[in-house]
Amino acid sequence: MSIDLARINTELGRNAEGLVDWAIGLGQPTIVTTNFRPFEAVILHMVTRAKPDVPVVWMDNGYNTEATYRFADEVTKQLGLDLHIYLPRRSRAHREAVEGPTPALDDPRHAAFTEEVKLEPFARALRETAPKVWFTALRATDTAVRAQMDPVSVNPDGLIKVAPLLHWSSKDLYAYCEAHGLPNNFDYVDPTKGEDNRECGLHLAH
Ligand SMILES: Nc1ncnc2c1ncn2[C@@H]1O[C@H](COP(=O)(O)OS(=O)(=O)O)[C@@H](OP(=O)(O)O)[C@H]1O
Repeated sequence: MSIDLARINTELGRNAEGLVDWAIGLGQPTIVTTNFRPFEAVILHMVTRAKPDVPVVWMDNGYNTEATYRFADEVTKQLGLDLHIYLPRRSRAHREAVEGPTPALDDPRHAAFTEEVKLEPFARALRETAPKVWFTALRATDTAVRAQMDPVSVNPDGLIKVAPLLHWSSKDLYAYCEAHGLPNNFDYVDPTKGEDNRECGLHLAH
């Protein structure tokens, strides 16, 4: 499929709902990924509004806060999500019994940890769901890499990546949650990131 990226990004790059409708209108196999971080209900609401049965992919690394697990259940129920949960091949208990607690960022074992709890499960999710369109809630303010992104891009495998909320602020996201009666959760941690504004590799690899 040939897409005029420059035109789409110019015409719809700042129109989140318009971009979602355009991407769904392509009629291709589509997924949305979520980690249930703050404001995730926005992308999930916006995409399921256009395509209620879209597969929602979550790699549950096993290290989420109790609040995040409760938030995941609440949003899934409220929006009737078709949630596909991908777990690492080893449980957290198994890993910690033989390797100890989460390795720090400067620990040489940290890369293998990220591969095990996030990247391998995502590669498996991509193989099993075989999408042509991938929605995320990436935001330009997340990292320097994302600040340079376009809302629509095509990766080397031909996967169309759509980030409708790229240019949204927290204030915009908050207002959307209020307008649509959506829950939120700020008690979120990602064990593959020691700090904010770090890329863990998922979006660099895909
Ligand atoms: N665990 C897990 N499960 C499913 N999807 C995930 C996961 N981690 C990252 N992502 C997807 O990547 C988007 C950016 O998340 P992060 O900045 O937290 O992480 S990452 O550095 O990209 O891995 C993230 O953005 P959101 O759409 O805001 O959730 C997801 O689309």
